[in-house]
Amino acid sequence: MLFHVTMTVRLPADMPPDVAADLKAREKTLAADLQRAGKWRHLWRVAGQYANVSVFDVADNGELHDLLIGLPLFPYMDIAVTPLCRHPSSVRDGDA
Ligand SMILES: O=C(O)CC1=CCC(=O)O1
Repeated sequence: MLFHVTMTVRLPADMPPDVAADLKAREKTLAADLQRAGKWRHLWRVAGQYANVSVFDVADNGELHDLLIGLPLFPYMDIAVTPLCRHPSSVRDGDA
């Protein structure tokens, strides 16, 4: 199943820089692993915002939930999830 996910990062202004840097580094490593595994299909920066638009390819809602709550930045993100399905006019094969 494909899900469109918007993540807006809101780090507390008083978070120590080393703590923020560690969170971001761990987020980057996990995001890379999930992209290589084919679970995190797209990862785009929203221009002008500390936010991303992503597409996840996971088995079901539960897998997406587990994946999202496992992200190091999860406690500091507003997340909006939109389930996707194939558009009847899409010329692409499958769910690519
Ligand atoms: O910077 C972000 O949008 C949050 C994030 C997701 C994956 C990553 O490396 O950072």
